[in-house]
Amino acid sequence: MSTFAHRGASLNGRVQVPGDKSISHRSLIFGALAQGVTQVRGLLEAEDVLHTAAALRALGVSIERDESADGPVWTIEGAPWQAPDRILYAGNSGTGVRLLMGAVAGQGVEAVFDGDASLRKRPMGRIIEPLAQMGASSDSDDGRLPVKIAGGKLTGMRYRLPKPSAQIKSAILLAALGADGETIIEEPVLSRDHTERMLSAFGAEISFGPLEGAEATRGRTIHLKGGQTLKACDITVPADPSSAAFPLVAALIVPGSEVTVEGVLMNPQRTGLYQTLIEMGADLTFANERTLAGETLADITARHSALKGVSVPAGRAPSMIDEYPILSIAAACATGETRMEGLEELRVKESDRLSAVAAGLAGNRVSIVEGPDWLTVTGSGGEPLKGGDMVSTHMDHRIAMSFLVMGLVSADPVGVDSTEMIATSFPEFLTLMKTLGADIRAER
Ligand SMILES: O=C(O)C1=C[C@@H](OP(=O)(O)O)[C@@H](O)[C@H](O)C1
Ligand SMILES: C=C(OP(=O)(O)O)C(=O)O
Repeated sequence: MSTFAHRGASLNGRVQVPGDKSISHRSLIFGALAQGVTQVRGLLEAEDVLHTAAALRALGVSIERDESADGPVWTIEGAPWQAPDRILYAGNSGTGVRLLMGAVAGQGVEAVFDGDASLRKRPMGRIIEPLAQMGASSDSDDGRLPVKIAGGKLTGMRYRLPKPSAQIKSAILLAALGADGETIIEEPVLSRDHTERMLSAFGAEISFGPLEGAEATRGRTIHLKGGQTLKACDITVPADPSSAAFPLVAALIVPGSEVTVEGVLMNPQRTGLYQTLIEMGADLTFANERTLAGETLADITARHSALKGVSVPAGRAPSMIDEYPILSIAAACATGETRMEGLEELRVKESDRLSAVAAGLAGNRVSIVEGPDWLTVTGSGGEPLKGGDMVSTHMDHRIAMSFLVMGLVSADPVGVDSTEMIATSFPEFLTLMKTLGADIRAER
């Protein structure tokens, strides 16, 4: 069964999208490492995060879910981690497996990690190598899953991040918590900082310093002493800006639409898409700004807009790394050319997203040029797109959601070969889009 999105009425409404995926993984892992009981509200109950919860249970941590008047509450009782009696299976989740590898190394236990066919293709050397420098041993076939990590007596280190990856940074910080001495991470280009914020919230002492020379303006150093005890801390997870992007971009490109998504996380390392859309001329408003657990939230309203092509600098990539597929759909509707640079990391996500996006756009008769780490898209100038193709999602949730949004403005319906993987990050996506008025149907 394939799923098709058809051009139809405008999209209208005020909705909530699920909790932020990055913060959800981390709140479970931090709760599991902390002394005391952590309660989490607004957790993203999607497959990726549920795999992290199951892995933590296998490591000996008690995690319960209860219903309350204001939604589910997850209760985590921190405990010393024990070697699991089974393989820790992370499903499709790079964040889950990489952060857990770092934490397992720091807790001095031994565990084997595995994942689905997509995760087995993704590089794990970027985690195994720094952990080895700290003293953890590992076993893998060419840096791919399955990977065995054996923690032990780890030693703090000074480490320069080879790429702006929050997953690498977080794995090292989680390992560093269990190491002797201080770990200093040099971060030449900033990436999402949820781990750093959560370390402070859970009572760890973490400090930051400047880098030298030209890097002083863009980067920083992170300092964390080993052997610190985390103290339980309740968390309310804000709405995920990476999920909010789909209904909001849909509203920008479908004529007559106005959609509000409530309580979206506005962490500056996550808002690159919104900055880019504003540069493209999007009518986006940010209302009711407030602070929750150290993060800024806002209700974002998108109204149908005449978009224009822009150049998106490589330096912005870390703050919108998961949003390029949906930005490419906005670009296909804009006037003129949009050029996106610094996209090499897209090749090692759930699929090779650069080639999946390029193929999906070309198949739907949008003019594109794909480079090794860049993409240009020539937009339709606000005219309906041609559509008509069945897009190969490569079982990648963000590719599936992006091309379904594309179908809403295409003369011929756009199909996707599978919607199953959407459950890894945004299980409510299809229902939510239909509530807003989208015509999306499963068809034979
Ligand atoms: O730390 C995180 O929660 C994430 C970091 C990013 O990956 P990289 O660290 O590989 O850039 C992002 O793509 C992923 O969806 C979530
Ligand atoms: C890249 C993503 O996730 P992960 O790396 O956790 O698999 C994503 O959600 O787009």
